[in-house]
Amino acid sequence: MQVVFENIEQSYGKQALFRQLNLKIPSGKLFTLLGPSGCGKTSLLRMLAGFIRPDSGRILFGGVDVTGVPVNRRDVGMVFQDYALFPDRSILANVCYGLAARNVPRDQATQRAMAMLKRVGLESFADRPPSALSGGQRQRVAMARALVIEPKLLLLDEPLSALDVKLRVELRSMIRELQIEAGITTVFVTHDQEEALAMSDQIAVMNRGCVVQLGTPREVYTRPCTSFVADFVGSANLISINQELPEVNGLRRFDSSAGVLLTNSAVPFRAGIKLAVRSEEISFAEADAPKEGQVPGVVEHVEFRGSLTSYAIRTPAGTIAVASSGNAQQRQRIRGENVLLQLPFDAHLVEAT
Ligand SMILES: Nc1ncnc2c1ncn2[C@@H]1O[C@H](COP(=O)(O)OP(=O)(O)OP(=O)(O)O)[C@@H](O)[C@H]1O
Repeated sequence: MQVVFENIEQSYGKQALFRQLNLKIPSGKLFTLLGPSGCGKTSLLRMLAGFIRPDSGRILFGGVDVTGVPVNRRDVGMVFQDYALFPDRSILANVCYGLAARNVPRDQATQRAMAMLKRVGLESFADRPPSALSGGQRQRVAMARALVIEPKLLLLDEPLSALDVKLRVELRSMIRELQIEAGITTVFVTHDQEEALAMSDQIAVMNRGCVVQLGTPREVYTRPCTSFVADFVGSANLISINQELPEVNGLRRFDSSAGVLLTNSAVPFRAGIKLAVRSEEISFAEADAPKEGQVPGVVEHVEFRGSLTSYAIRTPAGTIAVASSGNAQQRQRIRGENVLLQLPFDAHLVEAT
C-alpha cells in the first residue's frame, strides 16, 4: 500500500514545523525517515499512526484519505523504542491483544500469535511476563505483536535505540527479514545513519521539517546533494573551495586553501560549494611534494579500530578524517608525522546548507 503525505502544514504554537511537505512512500518497501533530533520525523510517524492531525494537508493510504481516521481504524502496526508491552500480561497475551481487539476467535488468535512467536524465536517464552525477557527479546515480542494483525502499514519508531550495539545489528537484520517476508509498507524513524543505510529501500533525509534528499541508501551516501546530507550520512570531510580553475585531462580543478583539488563531479561551481570527501576514500601518497589532488598535513590523532585505523590529519584546509583499512600493506602513520593525502577523483561537490 502506497502512503502519501500531501501538502502537509503543521505548527507547534507559533513555530512552523512542516510547510507544504509532500512525500510518497512506495508500497511494500522499508522507507526511512532519517534526521537529527527535532527535524520532525516522529511527528510524521505520529501523523501516519493517527495520533496527530496535521493543521492542513492530507494523508493517503492506498489512495484513500485517512487524515481524519482515528488510530484504531487505521490498520497500522507500531513498534516503539520502549517496547510498550503490557507488563501484567504474558508474552502470548501481549501478542494476542490486537487480534482480540479485532474480534478474532480465541483459538485462532492463539494459533496465529504462537506462529508469530515461533517466527521470532520466542515460542518457548509464551507464558512468561515481559519482565522475564531481555530488551532484545522484548523488542522481538513487540515486532510479533505488530505483525500478527497483518497491518497495512508498519511503523517503527527508533525500535533499536535502547539496545546495545551487538543486539542492534542482530535485530535490525531480523526486522528487515520480517518486513521483506511480509512485503509490508514500513516507515522507520531513526537518527542513526548506519541503521538507515543498512536497512532501507529508500531514505528521506530530513532537516528542520524539510526532506532535503530522497534516495536509495547508496544514492544518499555516494551522491549527497548538500553539505548537511554529506555530513549527517557518513560524516564526510567538507573542504571549502575558493574558485574553479581551467580543466586538465578531463578533470575539473579547484583552488582551495589546501592547494589545487581535482574532481570529475558534474555539479556546477557556485560560491560556498564544498568538496565532500569520504574518509575511507582518502589514501596516503608516498611523495616528497604534493601534486594537484594531494593535500599535505600532519597526523594529529590515531585510533586503531581493528578492521581500520582512523586518523585526524591537520591540513591547511582544516582537520581531515582518514579511515585506512587494516590491510598489512598500509603502514600505520604515527602522531606528529608529516603525510600527504591523496584525495579521490570522484569526490562529490555539494551545496552549502
Ligand atoms: N506536542 C508538541 N508541542 C510543541 N512542540 C512540539 C510537539 N511535538 C513536537 N514538537 C516540536 O517539533 C519539532 C519536531 O519534533 P519531532 O519529535 O517530530 O522531531 P524528531 O525528529 O522526531 O526528534 P527526536 O528524535 O528528538 O524525537 C521539535 O522542535 C519539537 O520540539
